[in-house]
Amino acid sequence: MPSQANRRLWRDITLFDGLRTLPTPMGVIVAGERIERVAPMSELDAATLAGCEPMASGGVMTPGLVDCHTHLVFGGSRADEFEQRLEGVSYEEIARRGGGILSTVTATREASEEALFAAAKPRLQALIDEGATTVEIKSGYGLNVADELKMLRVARRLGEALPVRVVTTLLGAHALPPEFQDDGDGYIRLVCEEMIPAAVAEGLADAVDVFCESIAFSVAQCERVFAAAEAHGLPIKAHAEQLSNLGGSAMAARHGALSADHIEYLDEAGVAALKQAGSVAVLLPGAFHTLRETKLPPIEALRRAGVPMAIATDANPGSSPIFAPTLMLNFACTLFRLTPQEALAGMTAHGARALGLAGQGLGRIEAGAPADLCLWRVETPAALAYAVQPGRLQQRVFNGEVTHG
Ligand SMILES: N=CN[C@@H](CCC(=O)O)C(=O)O
Ligand SMILES: [Zn+2]
Repeated sequence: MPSQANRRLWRDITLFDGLRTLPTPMGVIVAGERIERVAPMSELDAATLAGCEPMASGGVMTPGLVDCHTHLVFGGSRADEFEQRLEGVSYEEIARRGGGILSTVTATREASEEALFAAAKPRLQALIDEGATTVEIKSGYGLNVADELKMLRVARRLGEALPVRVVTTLLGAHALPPEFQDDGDGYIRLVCEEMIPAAVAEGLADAVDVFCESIAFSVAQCERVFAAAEAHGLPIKAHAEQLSNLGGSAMAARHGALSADHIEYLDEAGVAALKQAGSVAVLLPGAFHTLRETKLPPIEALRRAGVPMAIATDANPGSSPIFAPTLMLNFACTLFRLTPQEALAGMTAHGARALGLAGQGLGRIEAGAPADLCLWRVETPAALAYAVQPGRLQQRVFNGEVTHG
């Protein structure tokens, strides 16, 4: 019989375990930082429950949400571009005029580490208050060694300051900075030969990302970045097939990418490549919505092939200024026609897999996994995706500690 102190029991709950909703009233026992037992209430006898502190009875429990794609460290605002886009100017056109990502680069370069931290903290807090327990944060608005490292340091500090697991991703190859105009290859050399090694030396990057698109970098340039990441033992991922089909996802998959993200324009060959590599398809309905895209990602082909689909906020100042994970569950269903169960798995088990964390049990409610849990005031797990209603988080547990409720 387990005899650890600090054993806690949630009883008679409806449980979404990260992949599916279990059919019977369930009990979850947490011992310290880990989940000790997950079982139907009928199987939990008095001896097992003895000494457990009762936490809550009833309600819907999910794993803590995993937001596997964000850019929430940035300077400035792009509200003016929002207005331009409403007047008909496209995201690509704004980028070609030197706005878009580059306007955030200017503001981010000008901001101190302290100012970036202060601006990003409430954004991350908003994700936490909606149930996120793991959040990936990318660089990509510095575009030189010093400012990319500055962003990653801020991301690391955020993870130390708030009760959340922060995973950092170096996105040096996000856009071509003005000082390298007409010299994309020269900038890629800087990313490969200076930026990646510097981030590795300071232990600041958990993965390396690229933006493979006509307004960013070619497949060949992105492949050079992946080779450099591999040489330093870092996992890779890609923004690919967002605005056109260049084949970036298939190339990333050939390099064993954790994920290909956006993928509205992914074709059958790309789907097959993701399947073969075991890469996750990360769907970003916030960007699809904000940019008023019309080309849907190939959901049915991904489903048929059995490619895991993750959902993330893509929280950023341009294409997805949305800091609301549960809204993304709704968008994934209404815009992309995912089922609510698929959407929930996308923000739990599959989100964790897109970060290379599935092996640690993150994104799942199962014995041995870290106790990252959310208890919700909803009738069913599907209702989380159905209604758009802040304030439904009854309790949030991060690493065994109750942080909310
Ligand atoms: N697609 C490229 N990068 C970001 C957008 C960044 C921005 O517009 O500032 C994205 O994931 O949507
Ligand atoms: Zn992104």
